[in-house]
Amino acid sequence: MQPVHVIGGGLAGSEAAWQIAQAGFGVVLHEMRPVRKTDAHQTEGLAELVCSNSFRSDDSEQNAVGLIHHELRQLGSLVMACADVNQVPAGSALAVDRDGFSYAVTEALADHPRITIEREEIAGLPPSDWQKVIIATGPLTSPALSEAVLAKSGEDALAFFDAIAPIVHFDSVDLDKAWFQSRYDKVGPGGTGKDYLNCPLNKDQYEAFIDALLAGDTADFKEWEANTPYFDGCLPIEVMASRGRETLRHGPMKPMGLTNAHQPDVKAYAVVQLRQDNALGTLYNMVGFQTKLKYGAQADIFRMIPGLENAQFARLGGLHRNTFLNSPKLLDGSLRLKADPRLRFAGQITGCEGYVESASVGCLAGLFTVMELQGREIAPPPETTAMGALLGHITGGHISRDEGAGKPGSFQPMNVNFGLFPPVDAPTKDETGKRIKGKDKSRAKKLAMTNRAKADFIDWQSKIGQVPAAAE
Ligand SMILES: Cc1cc2nc3c(=O)[nH]c(=O)nc-3n(C[C@H](O)[C@H](O)[C@H](O)COP(=O)(O)OP(=O)(O)OC[C@H]3O[C@@H](n4cnc5c(N)ncnc54)[C@H](O)[C@@H]3O)c2cc1C
Repeated sequence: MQPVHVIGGGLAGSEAAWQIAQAGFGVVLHEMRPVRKTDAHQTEGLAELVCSNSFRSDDSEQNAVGLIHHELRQLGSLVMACADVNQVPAGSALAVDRDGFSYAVTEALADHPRITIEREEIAGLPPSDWQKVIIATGPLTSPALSEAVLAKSGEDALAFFDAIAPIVHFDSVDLDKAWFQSRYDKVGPGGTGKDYLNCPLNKDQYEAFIDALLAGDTADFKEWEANTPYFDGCLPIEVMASRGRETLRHGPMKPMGLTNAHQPDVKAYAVVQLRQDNALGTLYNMVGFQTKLKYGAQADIFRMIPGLENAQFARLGGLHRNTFLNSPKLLDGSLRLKADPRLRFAGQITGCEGYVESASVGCLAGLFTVMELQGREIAPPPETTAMGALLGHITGGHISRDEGAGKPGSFQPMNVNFGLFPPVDAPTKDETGKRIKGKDKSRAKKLAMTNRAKADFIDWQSKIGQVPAAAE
């Protein structure tokens, strides 16, 4: 039997190769470093962490990232096994010694009897006689490959200077202040006339907001990022504000065509609009609010906006170069390119974001390939699990770039978060019959979600006959 070709030995490619080899199939892993570098990687190690050394929260009861750690461990993940043995103290987070981690992954793959590692760039579409291919080349995919994939997919663009606007959990928006309305009540194609959430600011609030934006700390750009021009229409809001105090009021914060449903007689001086970001309607993005403010500054400044005082952010804004597919449109439910199903994609190039999310999508791509090789039906994990919710977001749950008020670029890489999960019935009273309120209510809801996820994950594992394999 032909080996599976995995292109890219990062977080996703390493995990995919491991899962396939552990299931008894041969793999050739093609990694271009050190022959060719990316703008961010520093070493030739596999699964190199390009920035922080944190895998974020390891709490599988109250945190969606912790839950995905748990699910990966259940599947015998190499990435998690190497993270666990290279852990460094970081409170409730799982942080690792980055060199030790990368060395452990590299060694495990290099020593595996069914894995061959080729150090070479795949500088175009994989040869046509490679029957099973996983492309896991990440946000910094080499231009020759991304251009070939672009041509095959029929899209206009694949590499973006990623302008990410913050995304807010819908249930943290104060609907006594915000209201639903599309500008000029336009129904538009596929709309209702009430498609946006609107947050009003009076003159004093607007002036205070601009002062805070101008004083806010911005993230340091890497040299290679500083030389990359912004896309048209993707200027960070603090850059717009620095061009004139009124610029935002005539741009993303313009109040025209909107009437405050709570105070119809009071005309807002400026309005922040939020647009639905996922099919479930649990997440909303702040329209036109791409920013390079530091994360702490963003949360403080955006909570000055009436209606967002208690906003919980599913992700904060940011800007960096990024290569990713318009996956909801281009990929099928098992991550295959519809235009060429022998190509499966994994990792951040599919539109997930983060080390563990990339490893998870790599793990799924590996397992789906194994199911295919075994001649079995492909069974994705249920959407109530962290991996299933993330997969659902990438392959269909998210509004694709071509939908959503016709705004290109609406599909953006996303960390796993509870907003991607279907709602759950959480207990409303404690054991004594007392009503659960405030933080306890939120904790009860998260616990109900993670308990449901864990039970459904076990069912899925037994359905696919997957016995957790120990990663040495
Ligand atoms: C600058 C930057 C900082 C980031 N910081 C963080 C962070 O702090 N925390 C976090 O959780 N996430 C971070 N991310 C996001 C993301 O989770 C990581 O980039 C993650 O490593 C993605 O995993 P991946 O496997 O998809 O890609 P990668 O880990 O980047 O792996 C892709 C691999 O493919 C190789 N490759 C590329 N093109 C080819 C080719 N044509 N042929 C052969 N090999 C090729 C590359 O050399 C690389 O080894 C960051 C991303 C960037 C760009």
